[in-house]
Amino acid sequence: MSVEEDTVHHAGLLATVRGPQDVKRMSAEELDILAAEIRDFLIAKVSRTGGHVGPNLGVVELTLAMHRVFDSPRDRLLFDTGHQAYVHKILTGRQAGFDRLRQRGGLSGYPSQAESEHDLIENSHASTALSYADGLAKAYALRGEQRSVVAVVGDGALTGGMCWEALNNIATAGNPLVIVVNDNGRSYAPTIGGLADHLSSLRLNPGYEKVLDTVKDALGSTPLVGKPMYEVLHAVKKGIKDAVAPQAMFEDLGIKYVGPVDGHDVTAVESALRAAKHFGGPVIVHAVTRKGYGYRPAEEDEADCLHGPGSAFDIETGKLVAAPSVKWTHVFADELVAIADERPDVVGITAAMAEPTGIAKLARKHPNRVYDVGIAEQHAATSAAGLALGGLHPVVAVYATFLNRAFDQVLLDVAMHRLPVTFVLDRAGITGPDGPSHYGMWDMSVFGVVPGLRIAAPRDAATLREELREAVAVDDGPTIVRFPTGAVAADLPAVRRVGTVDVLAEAARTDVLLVAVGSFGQLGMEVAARVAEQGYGVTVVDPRWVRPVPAELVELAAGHRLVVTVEDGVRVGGVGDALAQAMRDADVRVPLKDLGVPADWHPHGTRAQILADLGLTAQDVARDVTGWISRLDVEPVEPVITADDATAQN
Ligand SMILES: Cc1ncc(C[n+]2csc(CCOP(=O)(O)OP(=O)(O)O)c2C)c(N)n1
Ligand SMILES: CC(=O)[C@@H](O)[C@H](O)COP(=O)(O)O
Ligand SMILES: [Mg+2]
Repeated sequence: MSVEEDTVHHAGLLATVRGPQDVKRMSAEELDILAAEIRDFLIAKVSRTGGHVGPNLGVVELTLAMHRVFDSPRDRLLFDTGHQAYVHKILTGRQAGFDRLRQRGGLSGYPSQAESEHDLIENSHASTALSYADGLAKAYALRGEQRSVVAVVGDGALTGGMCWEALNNIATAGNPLVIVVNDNGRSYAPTIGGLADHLSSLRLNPGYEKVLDTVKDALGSTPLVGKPMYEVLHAVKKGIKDAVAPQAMFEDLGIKYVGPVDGHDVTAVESALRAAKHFGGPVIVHAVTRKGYGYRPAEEDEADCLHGPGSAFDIETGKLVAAPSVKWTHVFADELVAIADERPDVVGITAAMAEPTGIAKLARKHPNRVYDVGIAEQHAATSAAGLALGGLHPVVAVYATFLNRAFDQVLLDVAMHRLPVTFVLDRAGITGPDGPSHYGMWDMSVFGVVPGLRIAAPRDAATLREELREAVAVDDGPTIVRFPTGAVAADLPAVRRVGTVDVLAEAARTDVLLVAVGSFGQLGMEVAARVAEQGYGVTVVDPRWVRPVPAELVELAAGHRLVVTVEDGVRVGGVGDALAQAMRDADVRVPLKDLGVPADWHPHGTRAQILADLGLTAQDVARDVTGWISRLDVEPVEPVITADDATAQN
C-alpha cells in the first residue's frame, strides 16, 4: 500500500467503524492501525473534555479483542467501575458523542443503558461487575440461553471485597463466565496488597508463562480429550504452576486461569478469549496492560498515569489547562498534617485514593501513619475501628459517595462501639461530570440516623480547619466532616456564635431564619440580600455541626416567622427534615421549608448546572423565600431608599 493510500487508509479506518461487526472483519494489520487511530482519537477528544484517558488508553486492544470474539449485545460485556468503557463506546457507534463527553446532555463517562443496548452497568462504584456477572450467568443457565458473559475488572477493583464474594460464588456455580482481569498494576497509584503481589508474581514469571504455553499447546492441540487425559494434563499443568509459580489462587478457587497474556496484543488476547469462551465454565483471562499505554505524558505520570484529568489538558504535557485554585482537599490535607504533627495518635486511611483525597500529603510527612487499604471502604471503616480500639484516632478520607457501601460498618463496628473515628468526605453533594452514582448526596441523611455520630459541614477553609480539629478532638464516637468538590469557598466570617451555630447575617426584623448548610453559606448571604430588597428581614445561620441538629437552631427558629433550610444533600432525612422533627419535639410551631437535592438519579453535567437545574441557586431560593414569607401575611417594610439608591434610580 502506497504511503498516500496508507495515510488515507490510516485516517479512515476508525471512520468505517459503526459497530462491533466492523472490527470483526479486520486483519491483524488493520487492527494495529485502528488501535493507533483510537489512541489518537482518545487523546484528541479527552484532552478537550477531561476524563479517564489513562485507563482507556490501557484497554484499546483488550476491548477490540472482546468485540471480535464475543457478539455484543447478545453476549454481555460488563465493565467494572465503567471508567474504562470509552473504547467500548467508540466501537459501538458513539464516536460522535465524545465532543460532549461528561457534559450535560452529552455522553456519559460510564456505560449508559439509555445510550446503547451494548451497555449494562451504570454504577461507577468499583468491584461490582463480578457479582453482576455471576447473576447474569446464573440467569442464562436457568433460562437455557447460550450467551457469553464477560466481565472486565481492574487489578484495583479486585481489591474490593465484593469481587471475592462473587468469585466464591462463581466458582461454585460453575457457569460459563469469562473474567478479564485488566492488570495494569495500578488503581491511581500502584495497587496495594497481597492480591497485587500475586498478580505481579504471575505476570512476572516467564518460566511459568513459557511452560504454560507448552502445556496449553498440548491441551489446545489435543482434540477433545477424554476425562482421564484431561485430568493428567491438568495435573501436569497444576504441578508446573506449583513448581514454577506461586500458587495461582484462582485455580485453587476452582476458576480456570489463562494467562498472563499481553493485553496490548490483540491476537494474543483474542486467542485467550476464544479459549475461554469455549471452556464451558468460569475462566479468568489475566491480561497485562499499561495504564496510559501509547501516550507518553500518561505513561510517565507517576501520580496516576493521567487516571482522570477533571478538565481539559495540554496534549503535549498532560497538564491541566486551567490550573486548579485552592481546593477543599488541599485545605484538608494541610490541616491534617498540622494536626498529625501535634497528635501522634492521629493516623490516616485511604481506599486507594491517597492523592485525590489529600491523604498522600500526610503519607509524605508521616509514612508509617497512613494505610492504603485498596478499594475497600468497608474494610477501611472496620479497620479504623480496630485502630481506634488500639488507642489511635484514625481519619478515613474517602469520597462521600463511596462511604455509602460502609454504612453497616460505620453504624455497628464504629458507632455502636463509640469509637473515635473521623470520616472526611470529599466530593460531598453534587459533583457533576461523573453523574448520579458519584453524587455524594446521601451522607447527611443516611449517616445522620447513626446514634452518637456527629456530622460537620464546613462553609469555608477557616471552618474546615476548625471543624476538622473539633472532630479529631471527639473521643467518644465517630465524626464526619464533609465538603464539596472543587475550589474552596472564600472565608465567610460569622457576626456571632450561638452555641455551635454561626450567625452569618441578621436584620432588624426576624422574618426568616435561613439555615445555609456547609458550602451554601455564601448562597445564604446572597439570598438574604435579595429578600431584604423585598422588605423582609433574614437571619442567615451556618449550623456547622448539622447532625444531630444543634438545639440552638430550634431556639433561633422560635424567634422567627419562617424557617428555610438549604443543603447540598438529599431532602429526605436531611438537615431540614431533622430540624423540622426537632422543632416538632420542642413544640416550636414555626413553618419550615426545606430545600435540597431530591432523592433521584440526577444526570451528569457541571456542579453549577445540576444545582441550577435543582433550583439551588441564590436567585431561585430568594424567589422561593419571598413567596413563602409573603404568603404568611407578614407585611414587608418599605425598602428604605437611601440617597445613593435615589441617585441610582434617577
Ligand atoms: C467503591 C469505589 N471506591 C473508589 C472509587 C474511585 N476509583 C475509580 S477508578 C479507581 C481505580 C480503579 O483501578 P482499577 O480497577 O485497577 O482500574 P484501572 O483504572 O487501573 O483501569 C478508583 C479507586 C470507585 N470508583 N469506587
Ligand atoms: C472513576 C472514579 O471513581 C474516579 O476516577 C472519579 O472519576 C474521580 O473523580 P474526581 O475527578 O472528582 O477526582
Ligand atoms: Mg488497574
